[in-house]
Amino acid sequence: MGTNAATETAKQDRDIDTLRRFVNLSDYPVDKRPSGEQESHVYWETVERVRNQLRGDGCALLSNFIKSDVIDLLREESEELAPEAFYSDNNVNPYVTKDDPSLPEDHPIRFFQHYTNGFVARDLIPDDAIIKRLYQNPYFMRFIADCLEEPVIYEFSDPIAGLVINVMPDDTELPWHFDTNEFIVSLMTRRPQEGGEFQYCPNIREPGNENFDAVREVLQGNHDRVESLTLNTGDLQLFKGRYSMHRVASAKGQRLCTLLGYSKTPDMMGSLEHTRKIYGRVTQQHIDAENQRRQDNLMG
Ligand SMILES: O=C(O)CCC(=O)C(=O)O
Ligand SMILES: [Fe+2]
Repeated sequence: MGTNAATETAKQDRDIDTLRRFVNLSDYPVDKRPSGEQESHVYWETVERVRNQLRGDGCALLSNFIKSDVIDLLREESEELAPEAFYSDNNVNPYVTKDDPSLPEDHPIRFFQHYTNGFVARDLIPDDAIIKRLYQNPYFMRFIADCLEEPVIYEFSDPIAGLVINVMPDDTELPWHFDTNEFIVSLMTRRPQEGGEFQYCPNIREPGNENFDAVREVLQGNHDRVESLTLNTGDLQLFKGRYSMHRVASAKGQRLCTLLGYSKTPDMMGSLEHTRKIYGRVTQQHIDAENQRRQDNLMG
């Protein structure tokens, strides 16, 4: 075996080891993707279950994704990193864009809410953290891509936003917003004592159609189209957050949720404005990418 092949094999062993140690493989056989002819297989049955949830309302819950014997470790790891969070202390509209005083006062673009949560950025999370090992794991990524019906997904090239811990101190909430990225993978790493539900409006907007009237109604307190989800520590969630406005309800006790950002292209980078607002800093990579604008005619 040549040196490269040996290195590759060692990496595969490490990647499989990560799955065996941390993932509940009996319920989620992430390591068993069949190659070649086999059609009906436990791997694809699992993927199909997730796909059905996503096709329904853009959200899928994978309960007990993390093995029960490492839940405490997962929680402690996030608790230790939580003090590194940056708190933006910003007023932000659902699109994380500037105010437009030419619009009527009740327009969603003019609806500013206070962000009281913080984020631990990717570059502050050690390489051997469970969440980072999972984030970069090619089998895990392959599984997520299959669930999303995407041929391939990439880690964000964004050195700050790719993998973050959302830190919500006692009695805080994360207000209504759309995500920059089309989909997000979340891993609950510390369920709060009470509250902190994930609330979302399935597909309230779509490419080319902001649907401002419906968004305004939700912002004004009409929850007719709002779904609510409670995650336990170790649960994984897949969510299409660019189309479904969402928020995290106020919680009693600290809530820690790790957000694993992947994209369809290898060049995903947050905008300067968004990154500065949410993380308090930008990198040269963010500045260089600023001119690459999106094609979907949606804000944020
Ligand atoms: O913490 C969560 O469950 C979701 C957070 C979120 O929506 C975000 O940070 O964009
Ligand atoms: Fe979000």
